Amino acid sequence: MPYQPAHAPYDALLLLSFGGPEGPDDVVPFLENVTRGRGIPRERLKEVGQHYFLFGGVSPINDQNRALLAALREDFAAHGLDLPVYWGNRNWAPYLTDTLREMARAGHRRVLTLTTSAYASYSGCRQYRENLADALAALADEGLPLPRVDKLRHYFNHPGFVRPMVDATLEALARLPEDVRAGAHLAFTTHSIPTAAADTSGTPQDHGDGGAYVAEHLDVARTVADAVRAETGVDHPWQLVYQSRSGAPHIPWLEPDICDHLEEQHGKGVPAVVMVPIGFVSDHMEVKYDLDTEAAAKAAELGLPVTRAATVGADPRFAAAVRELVLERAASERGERPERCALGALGPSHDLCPVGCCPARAPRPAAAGADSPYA
Ligand SMILES: CC1=C(CCC(=O)O)c2cc3nc(cc4[nH]c(cc5[nH]c(cc1n2)c(C)c5CCC(=O)O)c(CCC(=O)O)c4C)C(CCC(=O)O)=C3C
Ligand SMILES: [Fe+2]
Repeated sequence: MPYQPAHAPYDALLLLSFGGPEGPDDVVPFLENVTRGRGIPRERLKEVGQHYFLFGGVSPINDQNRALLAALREDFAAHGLDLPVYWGNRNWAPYLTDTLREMARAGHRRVLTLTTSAYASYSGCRQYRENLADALAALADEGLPLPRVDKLRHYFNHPGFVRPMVDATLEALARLPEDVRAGAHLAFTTHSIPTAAADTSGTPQDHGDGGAYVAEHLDVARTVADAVRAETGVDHPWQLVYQSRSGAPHIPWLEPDICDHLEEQHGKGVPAVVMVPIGFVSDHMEVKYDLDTEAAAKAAELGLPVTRAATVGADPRFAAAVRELVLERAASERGERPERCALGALGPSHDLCPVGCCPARAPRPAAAGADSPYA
């Protein structure tokens, strides 16, 4: 048999992310890209623009992705995995289409995609698959050979994603004043989405109240809370709450919001809260503004001690998890039956999003799934 590298049949990894502005002049065009055709109220856009201007018009997300790229390349090199890693975004440079064009021109034919979104949802999964289909369509128009593009399974429950969150929660607990620590409540936070999108998230079998989106977050929250109890001997009460809501007020989104939750906990006499942003892969603007600025101000107003746990970011354990997921998927594609690590109760997610997974309101072509129009 001819020599096959451990990553065969894949010949490149693509880090696919959201993108963010890199200076004040980028903010408005970036927000136009994000909200094109999505009916976000103007008032909300002005508000979100202000969040970016408070930080010099720079989103932390791009530096977070540069750090993740470096961590992945270092981990791959240290483990003899000779797989080039590229980076493209949905909403800002480097744009996905430009990156995929560069990859096609470099001769890549089997591309595996890692998105910076760990859970099932339209925004975190199918929308990225639509972006891949759009990019492939653009390359086809240019007469370029199209690489086959796959997407890694959802990694929300992979130990390399969950264990850094356990340590980050322990570290955030340790930052609370000692007299309130044992009574601290854990508020696991994620991005709110419309309840209609939550209810249809995941595979058709997952559809129902909150769908896979809520079920996956609850599973991770429980795993982290259990691990914290095992470590500290303290049974901290916890709840899954939401942040960063947008959209029109009459459309229902997942609740409660973190700020309302802080008020409620304070009203119940809870002495301290640790905010654990399990929904986010890195400390980007949702974390820096909505938690560290807005929710922190609410807590200060209430006189409630709060700390915020770090996100996984470029943790070497996460980079190692990505390597394991790449090797696992490569083995699956070769027809082998690799071990598929997962913590919690849900088990490993599917490799290939089935038809009807996280549907869009207006159906559009999506690559890297069972309903992909591309091979
Ligand atoms: C589930 C989810 C994730 C987590 C999964 C993932 O990570 O992918 C996520 C991530 C992010 N969301 C981000 C930024 C924004 N999201 C918006 C709008 C929206 N997000 C939604 C959902 C999600 N979003 C939804 C249902 C909307 C409304 C409709 C729409 O447009 O789909 C808007 C428009 C204004 C506003 O409404 O806030 C902005 C500016 C950034 C960049 C941050 C930075 O710059 O550091 C990141 C990583
Ligand atoms: Fe999906």
